[in-house]
Amino acid sequence: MGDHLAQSDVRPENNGAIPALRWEEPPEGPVLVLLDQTRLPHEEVELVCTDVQALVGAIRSLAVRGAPLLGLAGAYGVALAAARGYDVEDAAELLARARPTAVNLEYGVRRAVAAYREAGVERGPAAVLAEAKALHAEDAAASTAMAGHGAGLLGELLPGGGYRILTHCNTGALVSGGEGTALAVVSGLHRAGELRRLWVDETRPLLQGARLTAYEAARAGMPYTLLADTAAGSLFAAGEVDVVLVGADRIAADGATANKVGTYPLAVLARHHGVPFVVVAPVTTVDLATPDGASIEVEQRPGSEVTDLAPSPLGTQAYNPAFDVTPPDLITAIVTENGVVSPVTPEGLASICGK
Ligand SMILES: CSC[C@H]1O[C@H](OP(=O)(O)O)[C@H](O)[C@@H]1O
Repeated sequence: MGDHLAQSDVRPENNGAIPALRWEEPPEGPVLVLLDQTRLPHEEVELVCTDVQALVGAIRSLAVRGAPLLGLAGAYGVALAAARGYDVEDAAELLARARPTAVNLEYGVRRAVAAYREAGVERGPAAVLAEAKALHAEDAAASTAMAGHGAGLLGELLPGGGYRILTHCNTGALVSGGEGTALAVVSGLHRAGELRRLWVDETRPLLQGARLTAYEAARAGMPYTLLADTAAGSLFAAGEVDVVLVGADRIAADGATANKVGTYPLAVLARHHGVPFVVVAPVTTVDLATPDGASIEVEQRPGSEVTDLAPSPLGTQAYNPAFDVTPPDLITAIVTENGVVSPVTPEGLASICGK
């Protein structure tokens, strides 16, 4: 990743709360500034992307990650290409293909390119930047709305508050223009004094839970406990989990949901133990053009992400899917900014998407 960015592009640590992504227009030309999530939680380092290749590298290395944020990165990436006079269509192609599973990435790129084409070459750069900023604002508003709908759903499912919530991967402000998706619900409940415990799956192999959710939970002062992914089963068995809240990268038309690998086993455990399993995602994550879970392309990542973590003997082969797919019958509800789908049906999903 470093070879994409000159050292001058890597800013020193910053003590303030820094957004996951922001657009800046210094005298030398517009840039996209990313909080490098591969360096968290111990280093807050910003990457300054001056071209699309650097941004694609940041997406592939997960320096910038998380479905809604990938949508913003895609849209701002097109704006960066337009502002710097690169070929916008080529840039869009590169960005949309950077990671295959999160539908938000191609959605953000497509929306930005459409704005550029409609405005024409002269007004294109300004129009595409305006569209990226509009998507940014929409995502922030979606986070707030999902937090409200999620709190309402839990109030119906589990009256009385004091929730013990298990979550997987990272779904907070680091994946969003706002407070995130599932973790936005948790943050709202915490502020309302209704969060008794947040169980945080470490989420191997890239440890988004141990590194990123723990980082966000600690900054928010939440009562959180980290656990090995394989320890979740014994928590359910001990009756320590009231509800599972997770995010999503792509929700198919039948409600099958792709999310970080390790999500599907949680859904099975939740069903076995009679615990609600809730997906929280904006409608930009729903892909009605993908009919079912079998049609979702699951990103296969380098085996080295697993073997280097171990460390395993040289030459060890590893199976490393970045996501798995949970069937709709194991999902209690899908919470979006437009409301809640429960039970999860094709009709309910189409309706919540306004189709
Ligand atoms: C709600 S977006 C967060 C979503 O994205 C994560 O994947 P990755 O860290 O590989 O970008 C994970 O699936 C989260 O649920």
